[in-house]
Amino acid sequence: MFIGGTYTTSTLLEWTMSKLIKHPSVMKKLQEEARREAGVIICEENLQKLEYLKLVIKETTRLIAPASPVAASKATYARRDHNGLRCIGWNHDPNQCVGDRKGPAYWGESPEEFLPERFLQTKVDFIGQDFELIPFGAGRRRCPGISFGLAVVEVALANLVRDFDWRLPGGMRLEMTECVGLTARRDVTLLAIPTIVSAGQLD
Ligand code: HEM
Repeated sequence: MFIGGTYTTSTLLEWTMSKLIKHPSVMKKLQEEARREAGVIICEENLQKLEYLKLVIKETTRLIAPASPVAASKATYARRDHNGLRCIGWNHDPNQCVGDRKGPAYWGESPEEFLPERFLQTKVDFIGQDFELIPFGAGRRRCPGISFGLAVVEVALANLVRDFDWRLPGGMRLEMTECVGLTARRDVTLLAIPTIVSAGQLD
């Protein structure tokens, strides 16, 4: 459970930061929201106001699915144990067992694009009801740590984007290759330079 809870959350956070650095306009929009709404201490009440932050995290899980290897290994197990009940439609390919995350039938003409706003136009959620997006699995073996994991990522991300601007070290190109181990981690660890934002820039 400790491995399942720490590797998954850190993988999701690292990928979310990578996506944001790769997409400066999304980063800017998120920073504006965090600097306007997050307050001095990012508590539960202020987190509720960070709507764009939640869209950004959801969109990252659509494109990356940090725990797909976990789900894939369990899919095999569940298929054997429960006669395939939990895995209807999926197999234990890490790319498929967490939903049809890039299928144009669900995600329109630009399924590969990092576009958090797409979730403003759909009711699809990622908690296990909509099978096109199940980064936490689905059914009786679904991740029991969803709320905790998301809260950790939301608080950490809100702090990182509210208090710092981010850039890559001079001349570095941001690699976005996945490497499958316990989780779908980045092949190359994210290296980014923070510049602290002065108090005057925060609302
Ligand atoms: C954002 C981070 C997380 C993601 C993306 C994630 C994803 C997943 C996935 C895909 C599964 C397999 C579900 C299935 O086969 O249907 C799983 C299982 C599990 N997760 Fe998470 N998880 C996260 C955070 C956590 C945290 C924080 C904890 C605990 C504090 C946790 C505890 C577990 C446990 C115990 C299982 C096994 C459940 C079972 O076999 O019945 N996870 N997780």
